[in-house]
Amino acid sequence: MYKIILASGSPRRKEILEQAGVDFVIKASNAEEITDKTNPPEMVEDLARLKAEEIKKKEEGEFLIISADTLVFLDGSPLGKPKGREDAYHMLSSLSGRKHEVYTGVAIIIREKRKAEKELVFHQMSRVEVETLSKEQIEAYISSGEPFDKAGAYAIQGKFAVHISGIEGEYNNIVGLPIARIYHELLKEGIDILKK
Ligand SMILES: Cc1cn([C@H]2C[C@H](O)[C@@H](COP(=O)(O)OP(=O)(O)OP(=O)(O)O)O2)c(=O)[nH]c1=O
Repeated sequence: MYKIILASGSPRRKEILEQAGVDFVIKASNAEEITDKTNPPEMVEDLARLKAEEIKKKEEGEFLIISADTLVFLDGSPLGKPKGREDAYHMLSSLSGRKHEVYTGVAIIIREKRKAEKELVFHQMSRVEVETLSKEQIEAYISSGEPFDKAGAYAIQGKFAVHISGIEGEYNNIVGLPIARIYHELLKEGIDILKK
């Protein structure tokens, strides 16, 4: 089996892949996260593709690169990582008492000897319902520091879990890596990433 590379600096993505039992190395991509796409699926797929391709350029030999990009969407507008307290407050108060969508785009590039290079790009959507939050609850959550490296200014796997009224779709897709979807998309290509 060739080298599996997670093209991400996200501790959450690392944790999800580790917990699934996949052997991999990390090569964080610092690709410019800029896209001219406007609809959610194309935005996250384009951004994930940028990250994978930036790592591919530096790779030799055989490999399987996995990258991802997660955005929270409310009323069709993307919420990325908050720029500061003010931005985090605005995001969290707009998510309060409502349902929103979380899209994660995934790009997988496979290079094997004597085979054409293969690129799989897809997206996964989950819905999240947030309870109504008071001003104090939002302020307290922001003071925890948790919002600042998270799309949508929250971590469903962290302190924000207590404010989630319900979810639809894959949980890990919200955290940042739809591992079930990734595993099965690769099985369709005859690749079992759990095989040592
Ligand atoms: C919605 C949500 C996002 N997140 C995190 C996952 C990602 O780390 C981050 C989304 O930002 P991304 O830009 O997708 O990823 P990143 O910059 O953190 O890492 P990289 O680009 O190197 O892969 O938000 C959570 O941890 N929990 C959540 O509930």
